[in-house]
Amino acid sequence: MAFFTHHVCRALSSSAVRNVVIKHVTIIGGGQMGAGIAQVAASTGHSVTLVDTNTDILKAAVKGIEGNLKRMVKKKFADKPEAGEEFIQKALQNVSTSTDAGSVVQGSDLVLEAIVENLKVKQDLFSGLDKLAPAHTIFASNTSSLSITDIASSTNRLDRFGGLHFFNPVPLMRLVEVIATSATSQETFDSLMNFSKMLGKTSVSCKDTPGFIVNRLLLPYIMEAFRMYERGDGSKEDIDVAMKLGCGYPMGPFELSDYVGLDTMKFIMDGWSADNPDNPIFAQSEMLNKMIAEGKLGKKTGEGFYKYK
Ligand SMILES: CCCCCCCCCCCCC[C@H](O)CC(=O)SCCNC(=O)CCNC(=O)[C@H](O)C(C)(C)COP(=O)(O)OP(=O)(O)OC[C@H]1O[C@@H](n2cnc3c(N)ncnc32)[C@H](O)[C@@H]1OP(=O)(O)O
Ligand SMILES: NC(=O)c1ccc[n+]([C@@H]2O[C@H](COP(=O)([O-])OP(=O)(O)OC[C@H]3O[C@@H](n4cnc5c(N)ncnc54)[C@H](O)[C@@H]3O)[C@@H](O)[C@H]2O)c1
Repeated sequence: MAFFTHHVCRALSSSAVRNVVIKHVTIIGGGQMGAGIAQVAASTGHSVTLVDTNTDILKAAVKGIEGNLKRMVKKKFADKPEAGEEFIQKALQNVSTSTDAGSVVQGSDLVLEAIVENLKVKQDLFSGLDKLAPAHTIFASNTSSLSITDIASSTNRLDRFGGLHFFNPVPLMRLVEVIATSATSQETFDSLMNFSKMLGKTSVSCKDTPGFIVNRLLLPYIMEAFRMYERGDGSKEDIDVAMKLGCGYPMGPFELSDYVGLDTMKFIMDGWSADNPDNPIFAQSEMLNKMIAEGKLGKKTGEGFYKYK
């Protein structure tokens, strides 16, 4: 009897959370990643609400999306400028903005977070939204380095929580890592995979392990590049040229760090260092700390390892 009851309950709960076709997406965080994901989701016919605490960031995000769409359309619709203009207008009509996540999640199939890389801040966000979002709504995080299980633990929808890790710049990078925790339901995982496909991305599935696939491999590479530079083994320019021409990478480690954002790099490093205090790989970089203290966060502030103005 207990076996029967257990199976009926599973059947009921899985039909209550059947595959969700994601049409309306709330994206929280209007920085580089949030704006990029919003651009791609809106261009592929999804209705998107982009949320940030800062209205200037939201204005800049929409302006950036429009500029990027214009660049893309110039190439894609070279012989049909009118169709290109229609494509831009349709995509822009799909995007609205808000500074109040709580008031917009009601109509969302997916709430995707791309805010600062800090566990407590992400947990606070999701714990509040969990009380306001409909039961069917899937929650996902775009975290680079935090555990999806830890973020999801702030909610009561562990089966409807997963990771969707996009790459920067989102409109051009073709990969999405889809992360299922041990509690993520098959229906949620399938919905997230389908959503990534609808965005035109190739998905890989990975377990909720530190750094997933790409960052687990990328982090030691970038860290060693920093140490080489700090030791004076090579100039940053030479290290970048070496990796571009020697390995065919589109950017060297310092160009890529500027592109990702040095603040985000430090958040990632500090988190892993706190979890592994005795591992010298995660030791502080005085150079990185100094640059951040000086407001040199990379491309987004106009200066990092290189100048962009
Ligand atoms: C000791 C302490 C150390 C601390 C270590 C911490 C380590 C942490 C490491 C982890 C970081 C994790 C971050 C994250 O979680 C994961 C990532 O995202 S990693 C980043 C992945 N991205 C890359 O690797 C990017 C590599 N670069 C490229 O692929 C290319 O350079 C580029 C960005 C695609 C740009 O290409 P280019 O040819 O160089 O540049 P162009 O400017 O000519 O652009 C080409 C073409 O694209 C159009 N375009 C550009 N940007 C956009 C856009 N946003 N939207 C739409 N279109 C765009 C542009 O107009 C050009 O079009 P064309 O002119 O050809 O028509
Ligand atoms: N930069 C990258 O290359 C990259 C790539 C993949 C994943 N990520 C991850 O994506 C996330 C965002 O990174 P980013 O580079 O876009 O950062 P960013 O600094 O460009 O943007 C973050 C935005 O979140 C907003 N924000 C912060 N707290 C908020 C809150 N409580 N509610 C609403 N908005 C809030 C900020 O105002 C800011 O605009 C991080 O978790 C990062 O690790 C970054």
